[in-house]
Amino acid sequence: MVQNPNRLTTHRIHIQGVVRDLPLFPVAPELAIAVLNILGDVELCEAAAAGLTQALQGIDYHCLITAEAKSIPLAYAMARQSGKPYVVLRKHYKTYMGAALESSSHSITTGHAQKLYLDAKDRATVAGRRVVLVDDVISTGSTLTAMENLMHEAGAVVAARAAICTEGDPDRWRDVVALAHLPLFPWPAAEHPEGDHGHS
Ligand SMILES: O=P(O)(O)OC[C@H]1O[C@H](OP(=O)(O)OP(=O)(O)O)[C@H](O)[C@@H]1O
Repeated sequence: MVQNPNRLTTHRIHIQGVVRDLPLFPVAPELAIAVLNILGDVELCEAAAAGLTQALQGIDYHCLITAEAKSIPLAYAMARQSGKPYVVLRKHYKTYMGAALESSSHSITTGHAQKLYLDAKDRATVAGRRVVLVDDVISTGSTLTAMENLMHEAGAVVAARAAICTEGDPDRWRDVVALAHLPLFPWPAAEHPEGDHGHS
């Protein structure tokens, strides 16, 4: 890897008074993203959940829907603060999920297709209900679309879409309730870690 000493290595975000410097991570030959990983960050999860719960106050919804894995603590914190139930769409099928519904996504941080499953007990939670889709980051929108497809199939109505951060072209995400926006970062292929132009 060729290091460029002048290249930015982090991107600062402010979420409800909480400041974090996100590491830049290459995800494609000429592209890096600022990686938000809220796992283990109680202060940021609680702050983001408070901001999003407040922003959703005028919306009529029964429950929150998120996709495994990084956004689970966000959905939990929002559920605790709002008093609404939350549902986690899983990425691997387990037999205890029963007659699950299935969809596919291909997120910016994952170099391959991923499944999303809505398990049988959660199908009953969302059927005929208004739901809010929640994610930590919405970037390409692939995960959001997979969540939407599952909700359609389950007979739920998507009342709103919410994320801590949108990413990429802000015009695409005008209807998303978000607390911050992340730019994409040009990143010459020569500066990628050796032999790693993808990720898992
Ligand atoms: O808009 P998209 O391009 O779909 O990207 C956004 C999704 O990608 C990330 O999850 P990831 O797929 O890395 O899964 P993880 O949370 O299980 O690590 C992030 O947490 C979002 O769920």
